[in-house]
Amino acid sequence: MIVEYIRYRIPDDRAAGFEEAYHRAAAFLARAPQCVDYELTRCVDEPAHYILRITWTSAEDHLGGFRKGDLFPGFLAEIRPYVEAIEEMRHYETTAVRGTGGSVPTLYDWAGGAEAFERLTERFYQTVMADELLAPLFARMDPGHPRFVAMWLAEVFGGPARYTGERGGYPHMLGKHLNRGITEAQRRRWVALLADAADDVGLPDDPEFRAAFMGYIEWGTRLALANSQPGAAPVRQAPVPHWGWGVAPPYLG
Ligand code: HEM
Repeated sequence: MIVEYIRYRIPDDRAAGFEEAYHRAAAFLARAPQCVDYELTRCVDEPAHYILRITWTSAEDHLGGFRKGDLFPGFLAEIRPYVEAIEEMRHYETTAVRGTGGSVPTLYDWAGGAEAFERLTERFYQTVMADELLAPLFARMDPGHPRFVAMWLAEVFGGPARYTGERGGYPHMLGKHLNRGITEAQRRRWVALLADAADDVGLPDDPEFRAAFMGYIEWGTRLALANSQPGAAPVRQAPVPHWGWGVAPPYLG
């Protein structure tokens, strides 16, 4: 991905027309398969300054795909009157310095921290061991397993990276699923029992939290099933995934 920044200086009497032009031009960006997202911002301190940020799938896709494609003429026609007001138009590479601030709690904090995930997995594996479909899979389960899965979940949902630091991270988790031959019926039971355990131990039941939580569980169990099949060739090295709120942010009343 590459980020294009275009800086404009637009006098006050042209500002409304400029924003309207970009409203129309944005329809072409929205349809462009090379465009990831875009945002036009206006400077508060010096309102003549605008910055348009466009994230492209790559610089080549922007210059070779979009610029030479069917959508560009329509896009350019809308913004042509403002081209001479461009002060900078460049591609920037992202760096490793990025992240989210503290304004939105992590799912880990929202759930109640490490202790909440430990309660969850302790209860969950009690019901797993009493379940005729799942118990055989876990017959030789390590006694520490509920705690290890709690560490994994905590890290996924934005808690400390303990599974990575103390337990071998993603490759270790993957190794535990390989060749287990998990069936779809077992996967569904796993999901259902985890949802029940979440109720039993009183994890937050607001729609936003549960949607994000179960979204990860659906994703993760489908991967676990696929990776557990004989002959599967999953990615061997990866970081522990991070899961956030998705499209529905925390409900704050
Ligand atoms: C989101 C979904 C899942 C997550 C996050 C998850 C997480 C984990 C983790 C972290 C481990 C390794 C624990 C350790 O460090 O020792 C593990 C092992 C294991 N998982 Fe999963 N898992 C998921 C889905 C499933 C499903 C759907 C099944 C089967 C129905 C399953 C069966 C197992 C088994 C049998 C082990 C080995 C347990 C042992 O003998 O110690 N997992 N899982």
